[in-house]
Amino acid sequence: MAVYTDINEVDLKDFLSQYDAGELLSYKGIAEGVENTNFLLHTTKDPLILTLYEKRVDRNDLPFFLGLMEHLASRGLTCPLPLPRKDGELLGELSERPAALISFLEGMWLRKPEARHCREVGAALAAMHLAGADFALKRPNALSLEGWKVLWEKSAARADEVEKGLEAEIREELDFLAAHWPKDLPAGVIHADLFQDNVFFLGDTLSGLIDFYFACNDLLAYDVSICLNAWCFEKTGEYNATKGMALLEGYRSVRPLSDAELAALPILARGSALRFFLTRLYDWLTTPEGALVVKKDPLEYLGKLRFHRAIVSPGEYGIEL
Ligand SMILES: Nc1ncnc2c1ncn2[C@@H]1O[C@H](COP(=O)(O)OP(=O)(O)OP(=O)(O)O)[C@@H](O)[C@H]1O
Ligand SMILES: N[C@@H](CCO)C(=O)O
Repeated sequence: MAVYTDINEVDLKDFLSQYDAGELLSYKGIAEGVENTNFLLHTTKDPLILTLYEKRVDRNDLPFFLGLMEHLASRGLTCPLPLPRKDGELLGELSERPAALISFLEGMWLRKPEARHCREVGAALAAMHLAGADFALKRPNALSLEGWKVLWEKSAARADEVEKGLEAEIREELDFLAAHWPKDLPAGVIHADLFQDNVFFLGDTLSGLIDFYFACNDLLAYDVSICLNAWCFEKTGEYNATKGMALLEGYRSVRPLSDAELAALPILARGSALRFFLTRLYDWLTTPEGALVVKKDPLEYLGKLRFHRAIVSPGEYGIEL
């Protein structure tokens, strides 16, 4: 459960008085999510999400994340809109944490998405890439090649506890990716964590994207590969080419992918599988037993990484070449 920081109604009312947010009626902690603390607030005006940023979020990155949501919303993308304080600032402080109020988005995330949902996700991702094109702030991806190495160094010594031979396999993978990582593909603002729990649907219609707290500047097709990994594998570990085709068709219906981007998909997907494997592995090895947080399985992403390593042609993803 991700309520790391507790609040009380006295401090919350004081915090809310800095906004034009109405009077507090009630609030409750939201159990989902692993990075930050979220509360749902009911006020005499619209419902709001209060986010307290926890220690893994760098305070210096918050203007990028909040500014990006504001920018994307102004370009017509449905995503939470940060509520400015009366002094115009988007960021405040509560319980000694940086804190922001963002608009509440209606919808639910899908536990069992189908191909038609994947198509919508692809289209929404491409729309986000286009809408982010003229966002002025920049944030390099802290979880790319260099960041992976740093994470790996913290886990490598214990990797064989998870699976024998893993230490050597991942070391080779990192070397391969460092030597072959594409450099000249179109880049821009990417979401970088567009998993099922960050996409809301109302019925079968996509109603919005949330959680921009890994957003950064990187290759646009890398973001596509993150979605292929997150949306197009079955729980049993098999890749579902029908979902892959739908996601890619949805994306390409809004923003075409060049031949070079399509050809790079296998290596990008290896990189994105490794990225989530490494963060999950680190959490797996370091989160104390009994912590109130759901530890995600790193091996799920090891399986995906191995799948992409065996891809011979991007056509295997279900792309019409
Ligand atoms: N704008 C919003 N509107 C409605 N619900 C929201 C909104 N933002 C967050 N939530 C709710 O809070 C939950 C956690 O939010 P979020 O994914 O941003 O947290 P997080 O801790 O950064 O999680 P993670 O990085 O693990 O996905 C969401 O699953 C959703 O239920
Ligand atoms: N989406 C991430 C966790 C939060 O960023 C994962 O599934 O590993």
